[in-house]
Amino acid sequence: MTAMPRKPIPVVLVAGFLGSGKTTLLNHLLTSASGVRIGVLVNDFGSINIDAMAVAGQVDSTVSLANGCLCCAVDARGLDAMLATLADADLDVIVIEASGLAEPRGLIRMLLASENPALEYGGLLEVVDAAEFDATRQRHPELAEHLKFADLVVLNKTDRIGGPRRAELAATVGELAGGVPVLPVEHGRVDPALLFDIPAGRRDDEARQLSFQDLLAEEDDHAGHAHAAYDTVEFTTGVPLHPRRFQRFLADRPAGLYRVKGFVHFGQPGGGLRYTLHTVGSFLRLDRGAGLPGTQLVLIGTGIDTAGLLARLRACEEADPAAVDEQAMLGILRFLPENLSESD
Ligand SMILES: Nc1nc2c(ncn2[C@@H]2O[C@H](COP(=O)(O)OP(=O)(O)OP(=O)(O)O)[C@@H](O)[C@H]2O)c(=O)[nH]1
Repeated sequence: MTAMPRKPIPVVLVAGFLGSGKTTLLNHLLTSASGVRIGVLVNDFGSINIDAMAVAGQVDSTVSLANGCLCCAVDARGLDAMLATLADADLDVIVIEASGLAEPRGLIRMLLASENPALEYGGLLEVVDAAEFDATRQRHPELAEHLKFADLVVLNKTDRIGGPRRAELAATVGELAGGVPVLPVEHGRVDPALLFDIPAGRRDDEARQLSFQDLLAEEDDHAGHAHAAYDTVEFTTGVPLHPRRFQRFLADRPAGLYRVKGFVHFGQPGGGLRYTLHTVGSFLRLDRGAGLPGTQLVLIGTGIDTAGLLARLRACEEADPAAVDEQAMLGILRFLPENLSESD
């Protein structure tokens, strides 16, 4: 066991029916997330475009890439052991191509139940083939069921359909998925910053807290990429938030809001100074943080009513936290890692 405490590595699942574009998405992440060390777990290397990436070394079923990323090929039986190995590697995120390995539901359960402090579940992405949606749904009526588990739906291959159909499909898929955000993309080009934190510095700096400036700098770094297409809203306040009002805000996030990250402060006695908040689509997690009290959030989405969103966040402010009943924190605390499995 390593004694060195470090931030757990988020594990993001990518699911989707045959040919929907999961591998294309993984390849995109591996090549576009510069500076991020990604570990990917796949069924076999066949589909990962390793030839195009500089290979730094290969051990059994693991290939290390020159950019610090790792690719592992495992079957369902080897998954547990491989995850444990990856947990010890210097990675920023682990992405598992779920189909073929195991049912996403089983995988989610396994990750939530994992006692490995080096890993944390980071949400489920469901990739949907926009061009073949109707055909897939006919062939696999369980598609609707799968969508319900998704935290974010990636509507892929939108280059193959027209604009009006895209809007119509996004609405249908979003509805089937229970209102989670739907991200239309071509060739799996999901902005990595929508899925996990892009580290502002490297790990040599472990003790350092990610500052709000770092979060904003990340936004700038990626502004030249797909990110520029998104609306970014920043919310900062020194006034504590009312836990219940903020919980209501979280429960009713606009459909176009793909990502929220930053710090929240509730001013509750004994409630810690502030919490780190991280959402990907409908997935949400909170961690006890340190640092000065205060709320600083970055919200990223498309077609979001910026002014409305800010007004809703302002309405969560509570100048007199001492007057807030203690029970109010309970709804928030269930998003802490140790309570996450219970809320599933
Ligand atoms: N036109 C178009 N083709 C795409 C897009 N994304 C992926 N493809 C193609 O669709 C095919 C399937 O993509 P994959 O990424 O292999 O899909 P997958 O979900 O990993 O497939 P399986 O591993 O077989 O389940 C490939 O030929 C891709 O090149 C897209 O956005 N537009």
